[in-house]
Amino acid sequence: MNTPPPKRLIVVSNRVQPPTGEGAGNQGGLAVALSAALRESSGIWFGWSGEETENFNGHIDFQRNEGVTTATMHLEAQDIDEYYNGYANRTLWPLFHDRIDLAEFQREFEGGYQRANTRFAETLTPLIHQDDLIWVHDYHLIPLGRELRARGIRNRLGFFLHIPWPPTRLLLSLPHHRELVESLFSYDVVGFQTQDWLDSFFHYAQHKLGADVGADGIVTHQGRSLKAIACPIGIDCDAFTEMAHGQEALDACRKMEESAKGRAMILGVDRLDYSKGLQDRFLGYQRFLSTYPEMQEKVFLLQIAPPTREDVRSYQEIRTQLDALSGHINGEFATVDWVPIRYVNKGYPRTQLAGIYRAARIGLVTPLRDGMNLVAKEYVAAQDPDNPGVLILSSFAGAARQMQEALLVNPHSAEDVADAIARALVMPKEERLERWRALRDGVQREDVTWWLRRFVAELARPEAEGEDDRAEPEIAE
Ligand SMILES: O=P(O)(O)OC[C@H]1O[C@H](O[C@H]2O[C@H](CO)[C@@H](O)[C@H](O)[C@H]2O)[C@H](O)[C@@H](O)[C@@H]1O
Ligand SMILES: O=c1ccn([C@@H]2O[C@H](COP(=O)(O)OP(=O)(O)O)[C@@H](O)[C@H]2O)c(=O)[nH]1
Repeated sequence: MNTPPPKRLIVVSNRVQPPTGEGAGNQGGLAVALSAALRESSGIWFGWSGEETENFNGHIDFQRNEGVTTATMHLEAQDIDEYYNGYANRTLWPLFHDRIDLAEFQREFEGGYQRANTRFAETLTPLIHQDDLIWVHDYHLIPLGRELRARGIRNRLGFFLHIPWPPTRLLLSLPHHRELVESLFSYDVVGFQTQDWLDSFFHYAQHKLGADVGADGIVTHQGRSLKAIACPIGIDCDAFTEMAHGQEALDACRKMEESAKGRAMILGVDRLDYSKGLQDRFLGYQRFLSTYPEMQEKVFLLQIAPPTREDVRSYQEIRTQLDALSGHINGEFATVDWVPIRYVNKGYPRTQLAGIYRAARIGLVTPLRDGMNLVAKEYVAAQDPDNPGVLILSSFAGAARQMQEALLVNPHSAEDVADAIARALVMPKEERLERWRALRDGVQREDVTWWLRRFVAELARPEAEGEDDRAEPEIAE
């Protein structure tokens, strides 16, 4: 019997990261995995170009790179301001990351969010073929499914949320929260990073919408059903480990080791985002230096923190605060030949990051709230199997559920972070090896392809008995 060809996959996200032609190191693991799936199914990756246009006219720029077709459109300055900087990053992002103090509720943001989602739908609709599977990503595009349905799209629609889903009591502070959540019912499959966030969604659905929540994750509301799943994203572990052995990584590792001059490196790698807990991390490190004075001059913290979302005030403020705090700690503890914190506001290609991870004795990953945190997984994948470092991980990162063998900490507690650093520095090799092997096995097993296949298999499942007997799509190895 002939196997039917895989269904075409259309991936939709705010940002589109096509293959660059400069090697996988310059692409995230998500982009690599999605590119493979898109190549296999002759699919399309659709989204915003990141560019501004004076008048939105629905023009699509098609590009084909390394077998992957991307379709992007420009947005108007007002859309970027109200949709991306506004509703996405000044309303939903802080609220979903437990920072209601930073969340701004403005009508123009809601309007811009709706307008941009309508523009996504209008532009995408003509590209959709009858049998395509459509997979929408992240909080920027929650209403897109409803907009597509309103334009007659009957295809299977999936949605994956990369960030946490908030507890019901927090979500209630969002104006029109009910409308936003109800719009999820236009999708057939809705994925969350962890069981906790899936449970929070069930709680809202049951208690605020009066929806029926089945044991199988099928949630039914006003005659529409969706399947909700927990499906944690992974990294391309094998490729990342291989990259850590590449020339660029080895050079970066050697350079770091030389500059460390025998001191143990503690490493943080995060976008300069308040959700990443950098202030508390610096305070935890300061506490470590004062509680364990014998460790001063034997360690240093390298914090790589590329700026992000710079048009948003809270991001400008966190930058100013961190400049001051790192300066203060360095002023307090530095000696003529030792700087306790090396704080770097620029990004590095992953080809080099892999080597920097490998040179670090401790991976310090302490977000206050994080959808997953791929850095934690990359740190593990990059370690020297004969002499691995120790991962210190916030219990509030999505990754913590799968990475129980890390030293789990409460990132709000300076004592907890300080003690974990001290413990990691003296951890016997046997214990380091045991923890690392367990972590590496998990990161390798539940990798990005595992995540992608699980979600797409769910999406491709025939809707109801008696409906067409669609085969599950084949996703590239
Ligand atoms: O596109 P930006 O505004 O520059 O932000 C970058 C991405 O940040 C967020 O990442 C999330 O997804 C990761 C992968 O699932 C996850 O590990 C992390 O915890 C999340 O914060 C955002 O959700 C993405 O849409 C952005 O592209
Ligand atoms: O200088 C940098 C800092 C980070 N990253 C990458 O950015 C991603 C960050 O993902 P994560 O899930 O940790 O956090 P997010 O930024 O998506 O919230 C990881 O793949 C990092 O390797 C990078 O390429 N260069």
